[in-house]
Amino acid sequence: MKRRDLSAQSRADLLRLWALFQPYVGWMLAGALLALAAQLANVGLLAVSGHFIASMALAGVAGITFNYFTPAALIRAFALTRTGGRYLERLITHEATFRLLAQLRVWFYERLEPLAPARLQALRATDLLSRIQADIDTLNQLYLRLFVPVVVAALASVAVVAVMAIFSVPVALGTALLLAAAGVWLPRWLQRRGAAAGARVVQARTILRNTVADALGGDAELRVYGAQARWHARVQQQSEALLDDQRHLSGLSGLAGGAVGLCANLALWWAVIAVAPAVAQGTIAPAQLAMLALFAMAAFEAVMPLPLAFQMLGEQLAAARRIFAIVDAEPAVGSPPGESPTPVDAGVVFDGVRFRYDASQPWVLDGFDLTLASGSRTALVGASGAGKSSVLQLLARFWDCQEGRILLGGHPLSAYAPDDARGHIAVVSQDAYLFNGSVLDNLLLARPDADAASIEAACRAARVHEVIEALPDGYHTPLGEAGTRLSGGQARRLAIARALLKDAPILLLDEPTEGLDAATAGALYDSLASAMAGRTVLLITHQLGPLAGLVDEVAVLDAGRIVQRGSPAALAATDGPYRALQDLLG
Ligand SMILES: Nc1ncnc2c1ncn2[C@@H]1O[C@H](COP(=O)(O)OP(=O)(O)OP(=O)(O)O)[C@@H](O)[C@H]1O
Repeated sequence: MKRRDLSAQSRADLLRLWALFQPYVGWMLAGALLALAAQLANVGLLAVSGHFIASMALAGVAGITFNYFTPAALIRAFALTRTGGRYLERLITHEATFRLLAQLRVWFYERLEPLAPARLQALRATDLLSRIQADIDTLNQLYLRLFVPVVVAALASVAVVAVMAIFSVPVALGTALLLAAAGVWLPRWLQRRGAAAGARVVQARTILRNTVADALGGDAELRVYGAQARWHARVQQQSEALLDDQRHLSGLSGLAGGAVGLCANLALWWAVIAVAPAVAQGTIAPAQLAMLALFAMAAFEAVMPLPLAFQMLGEQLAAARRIFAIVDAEPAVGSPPGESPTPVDAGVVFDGVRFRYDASQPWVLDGFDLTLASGSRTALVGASGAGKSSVLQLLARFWDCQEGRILLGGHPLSAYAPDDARGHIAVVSQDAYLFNGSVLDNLLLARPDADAASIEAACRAARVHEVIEALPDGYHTPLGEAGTRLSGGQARRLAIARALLKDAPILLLDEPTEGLDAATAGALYDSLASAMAGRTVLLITHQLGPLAGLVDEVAVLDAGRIVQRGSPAALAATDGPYRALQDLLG
């Protein structure tokens, strides 16, 4: 029962893959047909050569003349077809492979993108990378290693057996049986034996890649804590587990190669044994014996790749399932069918919002109400884990709330397509990512068509223009991986400039000064003040000191709801949650 379910699943996965390959069916068939032509030419070449050599020898022994023009011409024709066919086949199949690969990668990335970040948080970057690269590569092999060999083997076997039957039905029947054993039974046996190990190999490769990535990324920590030897042992253990399965698979493929060779030799001997009496009786010419024997043996070259192809099917199906598991995930936020509404202003309303990341977890926001009037500046404060960043996650439509409603510009947030909602929002966070490009590349991310004047204006407002000018290549200076060329404060100011360049009416600031020393944070507040002007601002911070001059209102969040609101001065003067928080945060 279990096995039947498994193969039904495999068939469904294969059909799904086939549907993906549809646009390239023409290329794929052309490649397979050229491979078939080369294969048949090879069989023909061996058979005619056998016939030719035997005839020549016999003619020499008997001292009779022999017309060697026809077989010699045939041999030349087969040899040319085989060489030309193989060349063209490689050309076409590789072209088809590259096209498929490009299409599969784009197809996967298009489906991946709407899942970020909510549905991808459980997956590590290395795991995703290995799905994009190694799993897609493995899938792509399906065409070269499975589709082409199966088509070639099936058609070549039928053709060879049919031609053979013209000369000797018993030889044709025996060869057909042995071809079926080598091309059908053996691959199926191998597929069953290799399926589990194949799936484990895909899994083990990812685990090993993650461990090595951790070892490289956390090298300093491993050294400081003297954990290198333990980590090394873990890499070794995972590597050995992978090798065990790979060894098992190579053992199977070696066995299969030997078994196909054995079938080919049995076919040759069967041809000799079956035809020898007819040769003795004079009903079949002796040269035809050599031709049939070599013909039978050569036919097995077509089925030679099949056992390995089916053995690899386990690996390929495991890769397909890993890809489909991501592709089939529902995005955390739905896209409404029609056009997104036009906001009437830059106001935001949270009304009775309840939200949690997972149904098994407690509510993160529980009856959360907050109104941000258009153009107002509000700080959201609260203890660590109170749910402040989750408010921003909802507003940026990375997640949807389960109960209550959120309005953006007078319309429900859920009526906006996620990208359209984000179009009205700029975000500066403590971990704003800087890409491994130039300063300019990082700025243009916010507005690709921005002109030099507006770029400079945004950088001046964020107090980062002078810093950039002092870099060796100014705005064209490469920033290095994750912006390593800049200090924490400079990187944060560049992120503010990027947000300013976007020129969105709503600005979300998630702990923009976190991790900076007091002097740098103070300078950054100057940049922030200009970024805030004329916008609806929601600032999340643990630093309550500078709030007085920066925002109109402070909202205190505790256990998922607002417990106090008021101007910074009024709250500081009242005995309540804000004062308690001041004491807590120092
Ligand atoms: N992506 C996530 N998946 C599951 N749970 C999450 C996720 N992000 C946050 N949480 C949980 O939601 C709760 C609120 O987290 P949130 O980051 O919103 O708090 P915060 O007030 O911003 O905290 P901090 O001040 O420490 O940044 C925490 O219990 C946290 O563990």
